[in-house]
Amino acid sequence: MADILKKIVEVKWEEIAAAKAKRSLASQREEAEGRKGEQRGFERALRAKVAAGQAGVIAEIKKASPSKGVIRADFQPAAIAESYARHGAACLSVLTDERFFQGAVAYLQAARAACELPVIRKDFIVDEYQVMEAGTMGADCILLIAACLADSQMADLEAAAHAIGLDVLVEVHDGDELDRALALKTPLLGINNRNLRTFDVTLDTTLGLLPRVPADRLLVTESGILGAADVQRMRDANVHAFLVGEAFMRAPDPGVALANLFG
Ligand SMILES: O=P(O)(O)OC[C@@H](O)[C@@H](O)c1c[nH]c2ccccc12
Repeated sequence: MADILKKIVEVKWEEIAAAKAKRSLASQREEAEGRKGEQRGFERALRAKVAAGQAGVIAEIKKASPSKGVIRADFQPAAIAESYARHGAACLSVLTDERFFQGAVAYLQAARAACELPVIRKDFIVDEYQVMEAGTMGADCILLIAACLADSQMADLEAAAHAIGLDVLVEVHDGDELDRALALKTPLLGINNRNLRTFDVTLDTTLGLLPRVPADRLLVTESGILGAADVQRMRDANVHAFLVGEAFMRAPDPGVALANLFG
């Protein structure tokens, strides 16, 4: 199947090989271990908002995507992060994939330095090396996408992340992936409303899987949240954590757009 996810993962393995040639896994790990304890508490920040009766918003910083092309031409990660923080975001999500999303590690670092919010490294993680990179670059959480990982890989990557103090958000988009994700320890569960193979987006993905999500998980609905009706539909279904990118990125001031959507 010549789908985009498969292509991205192929490129990731090339990138990992090139990065390992420049710096060893052992060296990355040593630095990441030294940073353990410096994390800002991604899960904690999200839970605090939800416990206060508010929406827990993970506000994304994304310049482009394979499905939409360039989303935001005037792209200043530090200014965007500062605005998100001022307007009530719980956490940030920053794309670090260069090839398909025009992201960068430097964007994550600039965004995190510009505010006090915890940050998830949004990338396609398939190897421990990338987990250690996330630690050394200063991320607070990583994303694991069930669609590109086998069970044992997911468990190993989760353990590697937890060992260096990182939280883990595991992402699913169907029942099979949900079952596999529920075998992990992390309470952070993302349901992606976008099918990464076809790019189709429907909020029914979250609503359909919802009855199968145990109460001890913190569910995050991801992608395709565009208007107040979408937010209301989710909150009525008792879903209070959101990962939103495009709707904010297309607005003149992304933080103001966040306040308008969730205020
Ligand atoms: O821009 P949107 O539709 O609001 O979606 C944000 C986020 O959910 C999306 O960027 C995303 C979800 N999972 C991913 C995995 C990789 C890259 C990107 C993503």
